[in-house]
This record gives sequence, structure tokens and C-alpha cells, in this order.
Amino acid sequence: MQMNQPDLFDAPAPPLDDCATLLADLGEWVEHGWLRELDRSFALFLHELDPAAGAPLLLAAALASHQLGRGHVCLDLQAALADSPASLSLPPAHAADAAQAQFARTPSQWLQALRLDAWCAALRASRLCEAGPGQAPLVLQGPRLYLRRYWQHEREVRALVGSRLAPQPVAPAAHIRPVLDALFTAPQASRDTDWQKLACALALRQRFAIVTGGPGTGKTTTVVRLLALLQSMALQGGGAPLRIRLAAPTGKAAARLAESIRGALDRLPWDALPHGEALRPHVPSAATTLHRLLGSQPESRHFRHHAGNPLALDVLVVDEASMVDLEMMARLLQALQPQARLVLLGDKDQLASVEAGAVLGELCSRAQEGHYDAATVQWLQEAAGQQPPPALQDGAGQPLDQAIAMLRVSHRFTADSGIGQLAQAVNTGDGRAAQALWRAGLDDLRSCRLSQPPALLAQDAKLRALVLAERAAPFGHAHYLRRMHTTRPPDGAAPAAWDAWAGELLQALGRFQLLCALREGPWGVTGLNATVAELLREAGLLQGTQSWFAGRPVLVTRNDYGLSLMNGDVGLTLDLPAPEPGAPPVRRVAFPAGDGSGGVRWVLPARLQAVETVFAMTVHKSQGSEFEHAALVLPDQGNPVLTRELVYTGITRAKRWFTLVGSARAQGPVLAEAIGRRVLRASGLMA
Ligand SMILES: Nc1ncnc2c1ncn2[C@@H]1O[C@H](COP(=O)(O)OP(=O)(O)OP(=O)(O)O)[C@@H](O)[C@H]1O
Repeated sequence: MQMNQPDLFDAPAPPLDDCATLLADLGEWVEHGWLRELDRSFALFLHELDPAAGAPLLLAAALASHQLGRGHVCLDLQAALADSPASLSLPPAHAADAAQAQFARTPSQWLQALRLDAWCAALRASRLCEAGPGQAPLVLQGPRLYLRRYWQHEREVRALVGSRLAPQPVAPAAHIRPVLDALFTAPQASRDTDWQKLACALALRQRFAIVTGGPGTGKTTTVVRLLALLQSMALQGGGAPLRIRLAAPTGKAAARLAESIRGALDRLPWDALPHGEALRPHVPSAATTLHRLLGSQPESRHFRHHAGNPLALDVLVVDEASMVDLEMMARLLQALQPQARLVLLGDKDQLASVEAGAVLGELCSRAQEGHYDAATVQWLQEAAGQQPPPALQDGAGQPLDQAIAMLRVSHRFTADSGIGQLAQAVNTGDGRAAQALWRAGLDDLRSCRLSQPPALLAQDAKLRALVLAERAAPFGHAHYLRRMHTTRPPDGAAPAAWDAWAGELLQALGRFQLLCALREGPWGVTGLNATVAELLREAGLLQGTQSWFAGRPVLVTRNDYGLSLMNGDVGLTLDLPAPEPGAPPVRRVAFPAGDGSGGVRWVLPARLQAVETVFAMTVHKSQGSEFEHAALVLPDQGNPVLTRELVYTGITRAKRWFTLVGSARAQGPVLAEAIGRRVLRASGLMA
């Protein structure tokens, strides 16, 4: 069904044979923010390459580029024709009334004039488009149109993952079984499936594995046991210890991985392993970012490590893999030696990467149902002494299915935990169950029902209570600011005392985070940053209105290798004592040292080129972080960016308390609509 535009029937059909008209229309759409300049430039570039290329091809090229900017790997021509608002977000949500834009022709009108077969035929007829390998800038596969680079990445990921799926067990099942039995003792008494044990056994079988699961399901616990076991097997064979590396997409996620790994190492029953505690030094806990691991180079998309200069490692664990985009996944796989093992950890239900692709989600699209074939079932029986439940067995399972383990029991959230139940309800699209949980009065679920209109948010008593959190818990913004004022060392204190103060404040800052679905507007990061700052100033917790003020929390928005700061790092602006009486205080931004030492690094504000205030952050940016108290703000109008994955990701950032912030409308119909909307990203990875 074509979506009707208000002006559809009054306007003449767009001239499909007239490139000049299309290029002029692209210009108009860019001017109104419907497309990016980049999208138009790409069409212009193709027009220059081949002036004979027709308007249908140039339109498809501009739209394929537009879709890349929205996280899609390709343009699904069929979906574009069927429903352009839904599949292309054209008209965009902020301009739903297309007539207001006063375009000569809207994208929908151009699409209305096209038919799928004719559009595909026009693309196939051009030398700018090929059906597979070649040099042409566009690739058409079925109804999917790619920019060649992304088609290539998708192909590489599929091939390189595929090449690692052949069973190549690290040791015979009979050798593995006693160690796994000793490491995973808990559910022996019960008849429940030990998913962690099965995950470990699955990951020992081939050179690629995914361990997916929701928060607290034991992904880290499992992978540490896996690494200890791999190392133990390597040493038993008399060989050198394996070179193991740990990585994550952002600095924040890498720091959190390192911390969780250290915790899991402390809990590991070393005695269960043939080498006991002697193995511990051979299981690393230091984690790095993928960019650092691969050796990013300034101003270049290329890395120091690639197929020609592979990474010197035997086992690579990548945490928060849902945040890894298609291009990064391709580069990562290319940089691995064929014999190296790759283990991806992540929550398949979280929001996908900001960049194009939803690789983990797509690879795990069948994980819920298992699809373990007879050979896998036999392997699991022999190596782990357990089988997956019959419902998850499938004689026709595919090779990829055999490499994926889904952990299904949360050890962080018990069955009666509100956060756990809410995450589950949202994840299964059960809006009624989600609403019922709010009414159940569970201690870890809070509601902040706003009653003021957007323009008067700073006067909303509920929002004020959330931000200032007079009671000790759940924490609000005021928590770290009160500590900043009350625990400040005396002016003559030693540098170590200032470091300790800053370190403690950074921890306090991380206990609470306001999360927004949107960037702009009163319900977005920009509006809420201003509103929260106003509330904190009124309460006397912040002083000064300059851009840099003591107590300003900042988020790094771009990697800065010179300062060793990564996109996603959070710092806190603090005033250190003046060097001499009467001089102004020395203003610095404290960042966690990031080396696992718990130390602090001080940076001059002026050196920070890409930072923003972070009283509120987008849910996207919060991925890879957790907070004792997370509060998710929903706008009071529906918006296509509000999806089930976004709400789920927001909820699962909370460890102890989750608060839903918004008007009655936001907490009712807007939430329900969001839970019902899935993120669908066009791609051919699993096609
Ligand atoms: N089998 C188990 N039995 C009891 N507790 C467990 C088990 N596995 C993990 N835990 C506990 O659950 C918590 C979460 O475990 P872990 O950090 O391994 O999970 P995760 O899936 O990596 O979590 P995250 O959501 O942080 O990614 C830890 O406190 C851990 O001790």
C-alpha cells in the first residue's frame, strides 16, 4: 500500500526521464532537512560518472545513502515503494505534514511513479550498478540496493564468520567434561538446564561463538570460565599460553568489562582446573577498545591491523557486541588470523549500533529457538553432560545456530524484581504486563509523572524531586553535587587527596543517569540538560552560568587519541585550590584513569574539543554503561525513534532502581506504542 500524501493527487507525476528535475528536488529535500547533503552529493557524483544514468537510479542512490545514515545497510526498494514514511522516514517525523514543506514534488510522489520491476530493471541496465563483484558503485541483490562498500562488508562478515563455523573442538569431549563438571557445579542438584555450562561447551567447539543474554545472565562469568578452560587445555598440551585479548566498542564498555572480568576471576573456582591458581596470570582482565586493538589511524578508515598484518592473538573476546557496526565487524574479522578464536558477548535485544548494521541482532535472530542439530546435541551431552531442551533441538539447524548460546536466567534480577520483569515484558512486546508492573508498587520501579507542560518543566515538582532526591535513595543528580560540596578536601591537601575526592565523585556521578530517547526539544538531551541545570542552580548546588562550571558533568563525543579519551567517556568539572590567595580556582575536568587503577586524570577544559553536558544522555550513548538508578524520559508525543529496543536498553541500564519519567500520555499511549515498534534494519546478512 502506498501512503497517500496530501498533495499527491493534485501534482503531475514526476518526470522519470528527467534527471535535472530529480536533482533539483533532491536539493529541495536537503534544504528542508529531509535528506543529508551527503545523500545528494552521492547522486550528483553518480550523475557525473554517467550522465546517461536515469532519475530512477539517482533517486535510488540518494535513498540508499539516506538509509545508511539511518543505520540500514542497504535500501530495500520493495519496502520503500510499499511505505516510504515507515521504511525511509520520509517525510521525517518532524515534518509529518508533507504539504507544509511546499516541495515541487515529495519523495513519495517520485516513488509513486515507480514500480519495483521497472526500478530494478533501470538499475540493472546502468553501468553504475552490478549484481555482485565488480567495480560499479552500486550493487543490486534482489530488492536490496547497496553502496558497494557495504555490500562488500556484509559479504566479508558472512564469509569470515562462516569460515570459522566448522567444528574444531579444542579437545576431545571426554577431556572437557570433567573440567566443565568441576567448574559448573550449581545446578547439579536441580534438573534445570545449566545454560552457562552449555554455552561454554558450545564455544569450545569452533573458532567463532556468540554468548548472548540479558543483563546479569552471566555472560562474563561464562567467558572467564571459558578462557580459564582454554588456557588450561593449552598448557596441558605442553604449549605456550594462549594470547588472549579482551575488547569492547567504547572506552566505557571496555572499563566495565575489565571490572566484571576481575570480579569473575575472583569468583572462579580455580581448584576445579588442572593448573589451579597458577592459571590466573594467564587470564587477562585488561580490556581495550576495538579501535585501539585494531590500531586506528588519524583521519583514516583503515586500521594498522588487517588481513595483511593480523592481530597477534589466539583468542579475542568482544563484549557489548550489539554496538559493533557492520564495517567494524568486517574489519575485526579481517584482522584475525584464521586459527584465532572469536567470542562475541552481548545482549541481542539491545539497540543496534549507531552506524549501519545490526550484526549481533541479525546473527542471533534464531537464538531464542536454539536450532541445535544432532551432532551438537551429542557434543553437548558428551562435553557437558547435558542437552538443550527438546524444543531447542532441530535436525535442520544451520551451522551458525550451533555456535550461538543464549543465557536465559538472570542472576542479577530475581523473578520478583521489577526491573527484570519489566525488561522481559518490554522485550516480548507485552505492553499490558508492563503497565501492570507500574501499578504493582514494586520498590525498584518508580514513576515520575510530570504534570507541567514542556515550557514549564523546571517548575514540575516531581521532576524537581527526582533531580534533587532529598532522600538518600534512589539517587538523583544532587547526590554527587552534595558530596562535591561536603567532602571537599581542605585547600592545602596533598594531590592524592584531590585525586581520591575526584575518584569518589566520579563514582557518585555514575550512580544516577537521566536517559532520553530524543536529542532535541524539551524532552530531549538538550532541553533536559538545561532544565536540570536550572533546578540545580536554584537549589544552590551549582554556581555560575559560564559554559564551564564546577560540577558540570561532560560526555566525550569523539575519540581523542592525544588525550586518550574515548567517545562515551564521562568526566566531571571540578575546582581545585587557587595557586595563590586571591587567584581564581584552577578548573579541571576529572576523568577515570581508565587503566583499572581507580585513579583519576585531570584535563584542562580548553583541551576538550568534543564534549557535551551530560545531566541527561541519549539511550544510544548509554549503551555499555550501567547505573544504580536510571531514569528514562519519554516525550509526550509518539516518535518513530521510540522503539522496543530503545525502551529495553533504557530499562536495562538500571541496576537497582528504574524510573519512568514523562506525562500521563508519555507513560501511557506513547510507551505502549514504543513497545509495539521494532527496529527493523534493512540488510542481507542473513538473506
Ligand atoms: N551461575 C550463577 N549462579 C549464581 N550467580 C551467578 C551465576 N552466574 C553469574 N552470577 C552472578 O550474577 C551477576 C552477573 O554476572 P555476570 O557479570 O557474569 O553477568 P553478565 O551477563 O556479564 O552481566 P552484564 O549485564 O553486566 O553484562 C554476578 O554478580 C555473578 O556473580
